[in-house]
Amino acid sequence: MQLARHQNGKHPRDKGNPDCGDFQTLYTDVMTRTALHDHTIVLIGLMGAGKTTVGRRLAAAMDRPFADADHEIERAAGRSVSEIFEDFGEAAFRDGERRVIARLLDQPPMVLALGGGAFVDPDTRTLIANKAISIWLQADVETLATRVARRDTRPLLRDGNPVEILERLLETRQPAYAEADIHIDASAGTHQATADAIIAALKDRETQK
Ligand SMILES: Nc1ncnc2c1ncn2[C@@H]1O[C@H](COP(=O)(O)OP(=O)(O)O)[C@@H](O)[C@H]1O
Ligand SMILES: O=C(O)C1=C[C@@H](OP(=O)(O)O)[C@@H](O)[C@H](O)C1
Ligand SMILES: [Mg+2]
Repeated sequence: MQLARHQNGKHPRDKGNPDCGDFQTLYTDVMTRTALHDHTIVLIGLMGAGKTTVGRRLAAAMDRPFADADHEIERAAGRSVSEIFEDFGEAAFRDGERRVIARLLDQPPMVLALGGGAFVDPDTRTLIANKAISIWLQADVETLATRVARRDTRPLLRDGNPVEILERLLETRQPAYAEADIHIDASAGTHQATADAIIAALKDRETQK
């Protein structure tokens, strides 16, 4: 940075300074890294939004660890999400989910993908508001239904028409999801395009502070 400041005798922010663009890029990157450094990035949204698969790519791009709350619950319980629902019921799953997320939020900054229902819990929302940056991945219900049809791992979608179930869930969860710090359109584009859009939104947010 010292070099950029003195290279052509002008201050890097002087108008017309050819170094200014590079300096700005460097400045933005440094700001993004320092301001985001302390915060876990939490991905929320309905089933099929891409929390797990986009989250993994985002973590790689940001060079930080990735965790998926569902996978952590499965590991702790020694059972799949479906088996937990079957053996203990949804209420027990939600209890475990809340505890696992609280533990993950105490770990060094990471990218954390939640299960679709986790952000509805008020305690979880408060913890995330205090400790993390939340990102709502939004997509239309038809797109979500097509995506989730690929795997039969989601117990809430087994008894009925997935589009109708997702519409109902969106209606009840939308007020909670809307509290997220950043909203991203995750309907179209590749996983990587969504990860890139998240990074751009994070940078925007930091530079606007
Ligand atoms: N942006 C995207 N483009 C194409 N397919 C996607 C995209 N995001 C997610 N998918 C696909 O949708 C399915 C569900 O994604 P997943 O990450 O498990 O969603 P979530 O964790 O939000 O339920 C997966 O098959 C995944 O590859
Ligand atoms: O929306 C929900 O309530 C759920 C979403 C699932 O995670 P994904 O959103 O990653 O599919 C999983 O936590 C469980 O099946 C319940
Ligand atoms: Mg997931």
